[in-house]
Amino acid sequence: MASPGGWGFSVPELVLVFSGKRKSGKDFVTDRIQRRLGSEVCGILRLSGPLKQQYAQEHGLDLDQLLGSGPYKERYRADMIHWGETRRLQDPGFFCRLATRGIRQPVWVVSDARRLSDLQWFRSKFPLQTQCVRVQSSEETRMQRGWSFTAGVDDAESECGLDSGVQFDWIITNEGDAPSLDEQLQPILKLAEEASSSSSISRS
Ligand SMILES: Nc1ncnc2c1ncn2[C@@H]1O[C@H](COP(=O)(O)OP(=O)(O)O)[C@@H](O)[C@H]1O
Ligand SMILES: C[C@@](O)(CCOP(=O)(O)OP(=O)(O)O)CC(=O)O
Repeated sequence: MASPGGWGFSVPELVLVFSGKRKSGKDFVTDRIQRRLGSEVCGILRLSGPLKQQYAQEHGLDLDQLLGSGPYKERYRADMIHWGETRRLQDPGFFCRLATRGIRQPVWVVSDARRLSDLQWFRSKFPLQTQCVRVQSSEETRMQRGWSFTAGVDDAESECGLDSGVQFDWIITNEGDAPSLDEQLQPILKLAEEASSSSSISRS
């Protein structure tokens, strides 16, 4: 790993910034990447982590339930989006900075980018290391996973901010009839393995 970055993290060798619609499988895919690489090599960063923590604290809510995938989070989602947007307007890198604190692994996987400002923050801090990955699934598949259209959420920037204007480095199709995830993830895993081995060489 390279030398400390000065804001509580070490400089990463590779930053994979994931985005995708609700229930496209961002958590599923990023968890699989971490399992393949191991948690010593790969750290998962959730931009929504510090957002939920702060929101729960200010509103006297149950953080564990906001972090879970049940109906509690959905009850507060629209208001959390609005609350987070107010914070981002004042400081677009606010949640990115908090999410990167204390991350020590050489490969970072950001599981939930939603806005151009999220991508811009990582690209500007780590221009050589950042790669953007889109996870996509059909609406039919997302519905089978429990998604249904919610006005104020699915038509808001939180879900649509990266629908256009982004050149993704990788697109993963997370569907039953697509090539297997392992096959699609292979080049990304290879890149991550190369990055982490160069970090262990630079450490030794
Ligand atoms: N390839 C897959 N095979 C089986 N289940 C999947 C797959 N992708 C996603 N899922 C399931 O679909 C649901 C939504 O996936 P999740 O990763 O939480 O989506 P997101 O983080 O994009 O909202 C979860 O229950 C997850 O386990
Ligand atoms: C207010 C949010 O941060 C809530 C995100 O929660 P999750 O990241 O848990 O969401 P999904 O994986 O899509 O279900 C969205 C935002 O606009 O920042």
